[in-house]
Amino acid sequence: MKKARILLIDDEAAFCELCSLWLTQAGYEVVSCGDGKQALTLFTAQSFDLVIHDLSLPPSFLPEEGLQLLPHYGEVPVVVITAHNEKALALDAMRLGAWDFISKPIDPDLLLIVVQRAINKRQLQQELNTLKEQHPPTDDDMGLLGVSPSVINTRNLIKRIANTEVPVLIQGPSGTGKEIIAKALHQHSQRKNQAFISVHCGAIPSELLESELFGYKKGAFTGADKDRKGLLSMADQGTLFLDEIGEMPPSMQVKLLRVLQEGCYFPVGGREMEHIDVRLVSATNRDLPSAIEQGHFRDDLFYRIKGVTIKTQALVERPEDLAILVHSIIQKAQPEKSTLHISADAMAWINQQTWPGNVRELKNTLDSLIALTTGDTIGLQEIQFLTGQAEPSQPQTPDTNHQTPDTNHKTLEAQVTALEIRLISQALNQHNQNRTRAAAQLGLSRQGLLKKIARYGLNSDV
Ligand SMILES: Nc1ncnc2c1ncn2[C@@H]1O[C@H](COP(=O)(O)OP(=O)(O)OP(=O)(O)O)[C@@H](O)[C@H]1O
Repeated sequence: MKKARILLIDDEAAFCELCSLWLTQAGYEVVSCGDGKQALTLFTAQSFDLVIHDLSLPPSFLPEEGLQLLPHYGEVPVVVITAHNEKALALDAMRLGAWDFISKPIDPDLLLIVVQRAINKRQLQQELNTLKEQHPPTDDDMGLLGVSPSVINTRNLIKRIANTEVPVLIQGPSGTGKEIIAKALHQHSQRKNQAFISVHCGAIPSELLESELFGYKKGAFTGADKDRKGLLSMADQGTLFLDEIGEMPPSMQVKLLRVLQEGCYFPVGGREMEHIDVRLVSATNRDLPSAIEQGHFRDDLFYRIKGVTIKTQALVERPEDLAILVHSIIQKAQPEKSTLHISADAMAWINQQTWPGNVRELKNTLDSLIALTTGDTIGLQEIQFLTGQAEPSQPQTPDTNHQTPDTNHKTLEAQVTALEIRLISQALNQHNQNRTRAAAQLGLSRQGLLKKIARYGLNSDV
């Protein structure tokens, strides 16, 4: 692997020599110089991964002049060297974009930790820039982010079939973007200016599903005091998205099949047939052929809805998508705080998880971490708060952030809040985001849990 290159700027030749020796022994390539002008010439002519900068440089030796050099280093992280009592100067440097500071006399072990963290940050930034160059955020992403072959193929397939009338069945684990795919199919079709109606077949009680879908006429049943349009009628000319179709009760499956075959239906209690023209997109996380074998799903309905099948993959099978998803989720959560970022060791922790709840779980976890982050960096400390683990199973590199949470300086209320967020997130993750089961585990009513989720911003949609 290419050695990381460091530009070391300090007017004390003996210090430069010693520091260069420590860094070279640790495997870095070091170029040193003694004044700001020469530093900028070297920086422009060569490429560096890190700048270590003394701010009191000849000819003026005024640190204020050294500060003015900082913006010239662009995205390359700068570690500022300060004297023992120059706290204000260090803070000014950080405000101007310096990544970190270290005070003289310098402890070589601390120096190596600070340097390693800065280089990690640089490498992450470079990886992200490459990803952005290879996959610039365009409409082509369709909101379905990712660089894995599975996501790229899905985007290509959407483009090919969106403008046809072929039914689409999206099959894959929960939280892998099935609804995004359905919306993208609609958005890229000629029906895009008409309605996109989403029906969550598992969430509507079976006795209500028929009237919800077909609508009803006044007097059809007790409480039907006026005509009401159904979801099918609302979807006319547009796209009908039947989410969790595997959960549709068998009696309803027969009725739906008839509508799909004949293109018409009777509203509940109605005598006049209504015609519809919809593009059908269905989704399920069940294996429908097995459900057919077990007698839970009709094979004739399956053949009618399956058309083209799009399969989504669990996040654990496409770890190359994590970086871009994490970046996008952080950006969307804090658009006004563009400096918020994730530390290299926190990213390494994210890479180590299996994410059974897929992108939804990743998003919920990041939202909680963002809520717990007080500075600009989501780090191991926030993860420790969230997971309750004394030491998240990282880092491979030393990290100065990796400390026990400073509970002594937090109010009791803040600590209780952090604990609640952690326990709720754990329960939701454990139950695949099923709130009823998570509430039962926590000894809360579902309503009580929903209130807490809303209060702490632990919502499940990106
Ligand atoms: N590839 C992706 N790019 C960006 N966001 C994604 C991606 N995949 C999923 N998400 C986000 O994850 C969350 C869950 O996605 P979605 O609801 O589409 O999943 P699903 O597969 O339909 O889940 P379920 O089966 O539980 O309904 C949403 O907030 C969505 O925006």
